[in-house]
Amino acid sequence: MSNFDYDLIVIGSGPSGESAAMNGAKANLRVAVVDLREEVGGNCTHQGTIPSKALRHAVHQVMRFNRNPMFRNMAEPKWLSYQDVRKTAQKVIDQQVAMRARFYARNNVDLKVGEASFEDDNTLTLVLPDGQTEKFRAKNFVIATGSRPYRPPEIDFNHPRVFDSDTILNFDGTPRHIVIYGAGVIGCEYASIFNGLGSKVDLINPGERLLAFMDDEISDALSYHLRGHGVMIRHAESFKSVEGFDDHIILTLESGKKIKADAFMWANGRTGNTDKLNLDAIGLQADGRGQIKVNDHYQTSVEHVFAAGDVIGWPSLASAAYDQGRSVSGVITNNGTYRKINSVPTGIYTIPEISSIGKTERELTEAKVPYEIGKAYFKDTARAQITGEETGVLKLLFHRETTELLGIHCFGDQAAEILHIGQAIMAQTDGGNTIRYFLEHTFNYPTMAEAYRVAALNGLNRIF
Ligand SMILES: Cc1cc2nc3c(=O)[nH]c(=O)nc-3n(C[C@H](O)[C@H](O)[C@H](O)COP(=O)(O)OP(=O)(O)OC[C@H]3O[C@@H](n4cnc5c(N)ncnc54)[C@H](O)[C@@H]3O)c2cc1C
Ligand SMILES: NC(=O)c1ccc[n+]([C@@H]2O[C@H](COP(=O)([O-])OP(=O)(O)OC[C@H]3O[C@@H](n4cnc5c(N)ncnc54)[C@H](O)[C@@H]3O)[C@@H](O)[C@H]2O)c1
Repeated sequence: MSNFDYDLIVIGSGPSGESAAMNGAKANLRVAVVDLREEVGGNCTHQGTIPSKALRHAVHQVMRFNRNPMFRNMAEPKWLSYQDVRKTAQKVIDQQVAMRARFYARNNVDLKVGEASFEDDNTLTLVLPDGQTEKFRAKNFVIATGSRPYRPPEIDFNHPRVFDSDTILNFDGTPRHIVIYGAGVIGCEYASIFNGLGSKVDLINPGERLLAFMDDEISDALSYHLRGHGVMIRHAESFKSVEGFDDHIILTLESGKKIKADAFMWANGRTGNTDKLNLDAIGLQADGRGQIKVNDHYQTSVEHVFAAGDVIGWPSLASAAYDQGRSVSGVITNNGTYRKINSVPTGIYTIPEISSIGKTERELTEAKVPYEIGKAYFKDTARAQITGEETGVLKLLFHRETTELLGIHCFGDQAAEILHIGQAIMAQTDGGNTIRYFLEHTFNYPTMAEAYRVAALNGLNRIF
């Protein structure tokens, strides 16, 4: 050991890096985490999950206030500027950074700031903020460098009205009209945020439907509600060019359409952060999207170099990154904490929210699985009537012979939380995973969990 400074160096302090480091430290490894940023938390905390969810929450609160008849009788509608909501996001970021920095200190994990690259199999060079370099030797490495927005070379991202999901956080006005190209998760979430702020939003989708990986009915519901709130969605359109002017931008689509707006946001794809790592020095190569291939144990083709999080591709979620990071050091320390991650829920924070796990109707039909559907509309539950959050549906897909739960799809307020009740049942073995659970156990009332009982009854009534 003596010729190594550390047992483990983790490159990147996002969710996967943090949990790899913590789990390693708990197993008594000497661990260091390096990051380009002076503050820990990764892109997740500074540019991705946390700021977008905090923005979305602030906007959602204003929307609720403005449509609540009780407040409407007392006060004028209120509007927040984008700067106001950004301030609330910054507060959450600061809290997260402080909390995460304490974790590292308490667990004796060394934090180093600088850009990391490999010099040889066991040596990492750090270029420090002042330009000096330092070298550290370690027995094992975890590449947890995450991802960044993919930037097509033909778009001038230096133009002050042209943004991606990182730079949109620096926007210092509230756009009257924004056009978002890319209707994946990021595009749809930011369409909801700007729509909620009162901006006119054009959402340009290169695909045929929004979030095509979701259950069709849920994707349709999202389109319907975004349109209902005034978002202009255009499907099956391809980007041709965007021109930036002093006071507007013009987006031209391959179909010949032109859209003039105050701002343009590119939200189409991400690239793994591998280009600065000098992977050649250790005989590793990233693919065309900057991603690194790993085996089931998060091991690259170099035995002592592991990778986790966005840099390995699917599912590219903070939720999974935490589990992947813990699993990586579970492999390194062999301390029983390795887990193969194969089922991940989707939580999409549009307004309204979407969440799902398991199979979609289309997948079950293609696989010729005899399934049935049980549904509960939020408007029919007492809790939703009380809260006023009546838009939404919980949809259970289950095997019509065994009543085994095969898929859960939820659209509406708190969908990402509601889903976890069904997820827990779905994970049961030895016959425990059936929708009968929802009829054989009493749930608090009134709660949104009641929707499971209503949906189970609705589904079982279809079976003859
Ligand atoms: C707008 C947006 C919203 C999102 N919302 C959600 C959500 O609601 N739920 C969810 O689960 N996921 C969400 N995600 C995805 C989530 O943020 C990512 O999956 C997660 O951040 C990946 O974590 P990671 O550990 O791979 O590293 P990251 O969080 O990407 O962090 C990597 C770190 O590595 C550092 N680094 C990179 N290269 C080097 C180098 N050479 N040397 C030193 N340091 C380096 C970077 O500075 C960075 O701090 C969202 C993403 C975006 C962009
Ligand atoms: N609530 C959430 O869970 C949440 C929210 C926002 C983002 N995210 C994560 O961020 C990821 C990115 O979202 P998105 O909406 O930007 O895009 P996306 O992953 O939905 O992809 C959009 C399109 O870009 C293409 N693409 C992806 N990477 C590319 C690259 N490097 N070069 C060229 N084309 C590329 C894809 O094939 C796809 O057609 C999501 O996959 C998701 O994992 C999650």
